[in-house]
Amino acid sequence: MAEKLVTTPTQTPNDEDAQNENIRCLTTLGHFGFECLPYQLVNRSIQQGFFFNILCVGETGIGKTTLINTLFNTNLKDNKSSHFYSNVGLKVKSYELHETNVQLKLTVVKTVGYGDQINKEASYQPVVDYLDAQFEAYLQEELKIKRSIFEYHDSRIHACLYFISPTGHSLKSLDLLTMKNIDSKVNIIPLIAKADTISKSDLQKFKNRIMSELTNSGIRIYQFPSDDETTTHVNPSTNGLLPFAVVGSMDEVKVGKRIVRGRHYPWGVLQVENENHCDFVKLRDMLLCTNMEDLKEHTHFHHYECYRCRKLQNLGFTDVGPDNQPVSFQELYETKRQEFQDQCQWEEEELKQKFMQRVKEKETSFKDAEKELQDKFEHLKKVQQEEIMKLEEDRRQLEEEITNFYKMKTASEPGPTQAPSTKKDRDRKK
Ligand SMILES: Nc1nc2c(ncn2[C@@H]2O[C@H](COP(=O)(O)OP(=O)(O)OP(=O)(O)O)[C@@H](O)[C@H]2O)c(=O)[nH]1
Repeated sequence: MAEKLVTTPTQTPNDEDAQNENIRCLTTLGHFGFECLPYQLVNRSIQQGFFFNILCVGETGIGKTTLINTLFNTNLKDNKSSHFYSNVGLKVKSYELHETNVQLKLTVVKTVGYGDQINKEASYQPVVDYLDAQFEAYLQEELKIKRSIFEYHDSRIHACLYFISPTGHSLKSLDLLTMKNIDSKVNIIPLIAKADTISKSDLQKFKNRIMSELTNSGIRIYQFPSDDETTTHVNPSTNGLLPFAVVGSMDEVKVGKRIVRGRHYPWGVLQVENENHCDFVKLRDMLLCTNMEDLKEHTHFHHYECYRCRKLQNLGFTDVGPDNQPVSFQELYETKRQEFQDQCQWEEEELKQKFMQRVKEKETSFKDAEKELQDKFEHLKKVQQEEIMKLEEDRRQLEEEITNFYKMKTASEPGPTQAPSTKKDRDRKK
């Protein structure tokens, strides 16, 4: 640590008085130079405040809210969820917390109705969609021309507390399915919830079984880092404690002369902050004191980076061309624009052809219909003419018969009475 001593040269009393006013006195043991950089960072961070986003995944009533309250030593009000939701949902709430002069904007995202449906196959999907949506929102902000990354409310999830039921048996298929689907998107910290319901010996066996099931299924959980000075001593032993067996409680219980947070049972008191009773303190230390920044960095540099990379590749962006040479953004843009124009032209051509084809088809079908109608008309006309001719013939025959009839009648009558003339006779007379 650099120290600076203030030395002043020998002067006459009058000069001394005149100059004393201009001397800037530095205190001994004060810091100077670039060794002060960390203090600038600390001061600025304290001014800006911190933020942390936690996702709690676990069955309804498994103790998510109680644990978050216990972790942050505050009562984050939340209503109990129903067991009768037809789908899994997510409840997002943000809180402004203060501890001495440190401000923390905490966002807690909790599953609702998780594990309550008969068909649990798609229960993990809302969680996956939520994680992706937060990455997408951040990516959109990053891609903007006028970005405001500093003011932007970063909602990407930094830690997922996965609550495992204290069955003492093994993981459920839903646990494995969900963790498998989110392990590349979020830092998973597995917890055995309500660990006060399992005996000590059962708990160790349960922990071992869970870890071997996770390894066998290829599920990657968050590994507490052990490569820097601060974390080297704490984290390796902590990784061995996973999954943390936790107990949550906001109740204050009297143990001897002390008031502690705990759960009071007929047989005694379980102290939440007693490391012999559960791993709560280890979890709190790991999550909040030692690794919060690492969780955030891992989210940004690993999970978000994978998402961004996948997304840009899907959009056709690439860093190197087919000849393995770096491709400039301008070149890529021009190529993509050309490709897009070609594609548009091709689609336009195809649409035109389709349109012409359809017009032709319609024309042919109209012509066929017209011909059919014409044929029908001709046929009906012919039938009608035949009908008229037939009727004319019938009329002629009828008139002949009437004439013959009157002739016969006249011939058979004795007097000179004249037979009534037929219509033809009358016409002739006229
Ligand atoms: N034995 C035991 N009970 C607990 C523990 N943590 C919470 N509980 C109890 O479990 C019940 C449900 O706790 P919550 O914290 O509301 O559970 P939750 O998962 O947030 O519930 P929902 O938000 O409704 O899904 C409450 O009665 C708690 O007192 C624990 O560690 N051990």
